[in-house]
Amino acid sequence: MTNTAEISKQLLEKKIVSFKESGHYEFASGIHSPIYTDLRQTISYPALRKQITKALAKQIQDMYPEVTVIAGVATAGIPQAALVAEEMNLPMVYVRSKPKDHGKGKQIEGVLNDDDQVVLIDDLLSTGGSVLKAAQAVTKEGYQVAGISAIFSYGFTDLKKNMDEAGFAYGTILNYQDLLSAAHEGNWLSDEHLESYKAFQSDPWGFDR
Ligand SMILES: O=P(O)(O)OC[C@H]1O[C@H](OP(=O)(O)OP(=O)(O)O)[C@H](O)[C@@H]1O
Ligand SMILES: O=C(O)c1cc(=O)[nH]c(=O)[nH]1
Repeated sequence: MTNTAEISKQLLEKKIVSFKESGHYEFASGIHSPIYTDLRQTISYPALRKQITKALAKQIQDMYPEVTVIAGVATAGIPQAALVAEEMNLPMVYVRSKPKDHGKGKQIEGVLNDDDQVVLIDDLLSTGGSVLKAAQAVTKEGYQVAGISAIFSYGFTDLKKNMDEAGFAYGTILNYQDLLSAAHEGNWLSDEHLESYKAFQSDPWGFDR
């Protein structure tokens, strides 16, 4: 089994990925979804988080060899970024969703230098709205973004469109297709349900129940 197939299996076994047979989960973007991937839970499993950290570090080395700083996107991206920064022996910062309204009023916490090449890490990309806000906060302060890395994405058309428009490179270690296949093979999803979860990817805004 490949490392990423093993990670998908673990996410299913540990119910980090959950399927809702009635009603929906609400995403940050407002999308109603029959599936929720709670990658915040991965930090509670040392062996799993190590596999994820190594896969993210490899992706970053392959895609963005110029990286000098790892940036976590608040909040779920922060522990993932800390683990990767430690693994790659790189400095780390994190980006708040908005500037702090007291203290020093900062949105980016930690130290950035003029010639830094920042790689942003979020746990998950849906529409990309959260990570793009963070990436734009970095560029607005005059720093370079080398790219974006995350554990998982649903592969929505909106994500590609939003990233292409903003001009940032991005990658994930797991994709929705592979996750659904693993769920189907492991009997977490029946044939009948598999089709509706595939349809959700093609038209996420159209899903409602
Ligand atoms: O690509 P998007 O459409 O923006 O959705 C993905 C974002 O949503 C989740 O964060 P959430 O807003 O739930 O906050 P948290 O990180 O503080 O848990 C997740 O951690 C991503 O940051
Ligand atoms: O889009 C989101 O808000 C979202 C989806 C998901 O599956 N998991 C998560 O943490 N956030």
